[in-house]
Amino acid sequence: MSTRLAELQEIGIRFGDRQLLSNINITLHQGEIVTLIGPNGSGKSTLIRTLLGLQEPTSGKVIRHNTLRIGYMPQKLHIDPTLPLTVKHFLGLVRGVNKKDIRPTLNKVGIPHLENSQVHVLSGGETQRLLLARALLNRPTLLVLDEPVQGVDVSGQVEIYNLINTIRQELNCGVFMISHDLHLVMAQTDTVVCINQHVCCSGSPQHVKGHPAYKALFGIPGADESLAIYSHQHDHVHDDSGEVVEEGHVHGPNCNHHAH
Ligand SMILES: Nc1ncnc2c1ncn2[C@@H]1O[C@H](COP(=O)(O)OP(=O)(O)OP(=O)(O)O)[C@@H](O)[C@H]1O
Repeated sequence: MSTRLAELQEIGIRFGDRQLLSNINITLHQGEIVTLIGPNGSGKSTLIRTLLGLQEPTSGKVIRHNTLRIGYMPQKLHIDPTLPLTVKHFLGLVRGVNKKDIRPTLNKVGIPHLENSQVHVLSGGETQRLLLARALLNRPTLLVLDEPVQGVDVSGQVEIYNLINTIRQELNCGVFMISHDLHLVMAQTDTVVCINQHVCCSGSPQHVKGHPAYKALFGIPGADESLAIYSHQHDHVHDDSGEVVEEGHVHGPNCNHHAH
């Protein structure tokens, strides 16, 4: 078994009266890609914020092993578009960065030619690569990626997932990422964790693909796999705010609350 980097143990998150997450158990290992999927508002970003130490869990704990060094890629680049800032200078702002690492890192993510470009003129795919480069400059043992292909067209998404996989192999780092596209992600992940308040199912893509909970959540009867799109047909009951109503959820063989 490879080195453990971090563990989310029985994490519960409550905001006011709303129980957003319950009993989430996920272990992140060196060299392993774990992909978090779930409907909008199910708490994926909140769970990542909890791992990063930005959100205090209401219950449970986060164990960060001393091997853990996180490189975090946020959903979006938050920079004033009127601010003149080149790619090189943007990456030079990373705390503790060795400036000599900037060019090889841009090479690694496939945008060495953009070193002197202004960050706000980059395309969606180029911006995601820049954010990935920034995360890599921390020399992470764990890359944490919040929707790494946002704003990227489908062929660009495949390229970025391939790139993440290549980086994982080169650095032997762990990867923990959120994705909305099950089909694209499944080819480039070791473990899928599907959450909707709790862990609905988790395991290898092959295991999850055949899991009744996965099929109930995302399966389209009769659809060819290549046409699989994000579809959420689940067995929970939600109130108007989208929150899972406990009484409406019948625990059954599809549940895997303690998985992974
Ligand atoms: N600090 C907070 N206080 C109250 N509610 C919050 C707080 N942070 C997040 N929420 C709520 O928790 C819910 C989950 O948000 P989160 O961003 O984690 O979901 P998500 O699964 O990442 O969604 P998406 O797929 O749309 O990005 C949202 O309804 C959000 O408004």
